[in-house]
Amino acid sequence: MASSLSNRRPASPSSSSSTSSSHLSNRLIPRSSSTSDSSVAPSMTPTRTLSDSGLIGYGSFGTGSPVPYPSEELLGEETVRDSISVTVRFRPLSEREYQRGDEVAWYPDGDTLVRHDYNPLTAYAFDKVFGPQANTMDVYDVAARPVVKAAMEGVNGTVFAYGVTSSGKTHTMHGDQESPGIIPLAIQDVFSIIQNTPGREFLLRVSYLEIYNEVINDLLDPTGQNLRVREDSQGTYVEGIKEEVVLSPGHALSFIAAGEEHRHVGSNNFNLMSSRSHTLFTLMIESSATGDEYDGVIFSQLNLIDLAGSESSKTETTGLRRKEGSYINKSLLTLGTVIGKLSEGKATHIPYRDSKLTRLLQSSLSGHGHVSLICTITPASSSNEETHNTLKFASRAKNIEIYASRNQIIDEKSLIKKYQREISILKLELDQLRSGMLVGVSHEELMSLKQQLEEGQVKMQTRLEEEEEAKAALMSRIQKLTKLILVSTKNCIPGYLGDVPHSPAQSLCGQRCCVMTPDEIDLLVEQVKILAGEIAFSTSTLKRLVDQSVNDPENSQTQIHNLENEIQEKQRQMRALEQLIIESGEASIANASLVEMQQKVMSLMTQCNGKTFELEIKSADNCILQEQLQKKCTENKELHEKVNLLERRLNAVSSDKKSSQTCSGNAVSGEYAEELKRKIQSQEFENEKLKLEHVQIVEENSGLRVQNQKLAEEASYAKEDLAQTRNSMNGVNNRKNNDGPRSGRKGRISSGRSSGDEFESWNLDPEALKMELQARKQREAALESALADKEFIEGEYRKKAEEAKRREEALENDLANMWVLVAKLKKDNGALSEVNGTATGPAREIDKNQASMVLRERHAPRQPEVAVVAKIEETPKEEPLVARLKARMQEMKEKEMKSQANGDANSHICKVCFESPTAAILLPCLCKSCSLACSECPICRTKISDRLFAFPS
Ligand SMILES: Nc1ncnc2c1ncn2[C@@H]1O[C@H](COP(=O)(O)OP(=O)(O)OP(=O)(O)O)[C@@H](O)[C@H]1O
Repeated sequence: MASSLSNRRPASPSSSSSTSSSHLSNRLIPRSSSTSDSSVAPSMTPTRTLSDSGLIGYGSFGTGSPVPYPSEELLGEETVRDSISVTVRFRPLSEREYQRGDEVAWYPDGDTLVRHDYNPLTAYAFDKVFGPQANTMDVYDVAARPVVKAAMEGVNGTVFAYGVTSSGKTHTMHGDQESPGIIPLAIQDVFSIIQNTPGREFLLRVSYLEIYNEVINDLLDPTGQNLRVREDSQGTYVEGIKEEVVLSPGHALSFIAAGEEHRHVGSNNFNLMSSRSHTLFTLMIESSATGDEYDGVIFSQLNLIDLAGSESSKTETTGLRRKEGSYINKSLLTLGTVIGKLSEGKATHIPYRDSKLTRLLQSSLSGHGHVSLICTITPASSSNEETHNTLKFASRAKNIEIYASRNQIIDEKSLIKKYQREISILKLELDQLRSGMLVGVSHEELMSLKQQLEEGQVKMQTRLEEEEEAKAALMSRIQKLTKLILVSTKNCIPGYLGDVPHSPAQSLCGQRCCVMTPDEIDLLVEQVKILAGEIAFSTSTLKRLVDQSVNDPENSQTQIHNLENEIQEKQRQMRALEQLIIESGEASIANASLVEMQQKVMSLMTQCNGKTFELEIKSADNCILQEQLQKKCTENKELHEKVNLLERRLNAVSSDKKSSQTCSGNAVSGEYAEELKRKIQSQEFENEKLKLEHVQIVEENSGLRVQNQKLAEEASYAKEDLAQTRNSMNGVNNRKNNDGPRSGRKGRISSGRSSGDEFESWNLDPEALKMELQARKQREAALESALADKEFIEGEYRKKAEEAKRREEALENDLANMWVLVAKLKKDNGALSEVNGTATGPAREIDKNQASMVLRERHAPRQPEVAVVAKIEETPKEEPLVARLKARMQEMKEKEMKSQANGDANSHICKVCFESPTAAILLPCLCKSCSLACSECPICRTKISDRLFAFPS
């Protein structure tokens, strides 16, 4: 199955220079051996070896040599079996990381190893590791050039940069004016390969898209939003994506520049210009041998991908940025899972459909073309963990095998073929038209026609014009189509911009200007257009540099200067070419026949229309610029007014000062003025400082607020975790308790099994297991400390409960004593009644008092009892207690009466538990023969001694 990203198939015959993909029939003959189910990984044999030191090693660079062209081996059934090429690129520590006190945590150890600085046993081996000093050209030579070369020979290729945010992906893929990235270098390379491949024709198309928040947007066509991924027998493709035919490196770069304008970027605390979307730049290459060598058309795709960076919890984001970050992380996680599954080499289900990114990369990742992964990393210790994860991802990717093979179109319906056919038909028509004109019209007739024309016979004039128009239209169509097909211009006419003459007087062929053919002139016009595109691209870069120059004025100044020079040079070349065109036009006019002149006029008219259009656009731009200028002027004026006002104030202050100094003399006045000036300046300085401080405080404040919010969130997560773990622990404990001594073992076994399941779900990656184990240990420690806290609190509560129990006991004791007293009182009262008959009113009162007195005397040493009695007498608070006692007494009395009725004499009750309903049992006796009743209370097992009291019978 052939690989594809956007529209992986050759363009439709109906496509023009700017095309949109549609659902096409299968025109590719895939040479690769592929699985029928695209979501099933091909069986592979991982080549990874793990040494004792934990070093993961691989064989030599696995991209393999580029497929030779023409290669019998490839055009046959054979495919090249290889693995993904993995390159690591370190970036230097950034200024920010230095200031934060970051240290180097990972470093390149030689050409192929990345080693951990804190734990030197941890190291990873890759095809190639580039240190911070390496430039992008070095990276290109190793990681991309072979893929580009193979793509030009018909083998699909994908190069992508992966890494955490701010690790240098965009720097590597796009680069800047000083150091162009992989994409511009690949484009240059593609055109130089075309130059160096005589005998082949190429047709190049580009598309550029982004995946933003899981939505595919066309960066070349702002109206192409939320495009859909489709699948057909050839794989996945993006429906309706715009494709542009490109004619030169500048032309292609101008599309990228235009696309970049629409790409989503934003700032986070790691990167001011962080990519918020994944971008896929695709170059579709069609080529065929010319003339008799024709052997069919080969089609291939080159995908150059700049992924958005994964964001850790350290990336401070809010609102939209957080949402973007979670989409980015999710898709990268899916990419990691897909890579992980593919690297296992088992024929399992691969979740390509879980994200748009993996869906689009499906064909590439499933091994039908060269894949080169460039992992960008920062050595900083603060990104230690993230870097480690990137390295693990890269290691896994290294295990994926690929089966690169050349695609070939045999039904000859490719766009290039279609153009070629159209050209020959049109040429034929043109010939017929020419011969018709010459054969069908005799000289006399022509003369008479001319005469008639001169006499103003409109009819003939119209016919002639129509004929000419048709011819011109055919000519221009042929030229247009010819121009779209790129051929090596070596040893032909100088077709590339490097050959542009340095003075208008110098012709393309290095001589004084001579008459050029219309094709040559058209080529020049095309070059002028390309130069215009490049100038536009450079101007937009210049604009961006000017914006950035605020942060890095020194560096930017040189870049700006270079860019300005470049733009000037290109403008000069453009003028030279225009001059050449004009001169050639003039020369040709001098030699031209009437027909040719008319042709010339027509083409000039067309050019004129084009120019008029350009002029209109430029004047519209001009209007906008003028408006902006006007606005700036107004602002400037306002600023001037402010300056004047301030100056006036300053003068006023100086004159004040002068007048006050008249007394102390002129010399002093000068000093005073200076002093005042200094004061004003220092005041202004102070003001500025304060303003800056204010801004900083506001920023810090908002930062703290964000951190606060995050901490709160983390706390809530931690609480949830703790609750879950507690629940699970409770579950385990319950099981232990329920199952008895054996259940503990069972519990452990079952928990071991469940974690084993989890291990299985991590694909038994020892590193991942170790990490997870560590995380679990940390969680356990946190839980243990939480448990200790809880135990401490429980201890406190227990103490309090014991205290309360003691107090309760004391109270009960007191209550029991009360009972004794009450019984005593009752007894005394009974005795008195016997002596005095029925005492009533005051007599009872006296009795009570006497009873109290007796009690006090009898229980003098037992202070608490006295205190309780006193309390009962004095405090109304104790009334409920008294009421309770009374009620209890009543109850006892009834029971006593009952027991007496049953013949039970000498009933007793336990003093400790007499209040409980069960304690209401009257103990049968106090005799020595009954061991139980005589020794302890059957309910609370309290010793009898003084805790039992008897009810008087
Ligand atoms: N190899 C390098 N040498 C020097 N500077 C670098 C290098 N790589 C990256 N940088 C600088 O680091 C900063 C961040 O780089 P870049 O924007 O490329 O990161 P990124 O990985 O694309 O981030 P994001 O994922 O957030 O888009 C830029 O200022 C860039 O110039």
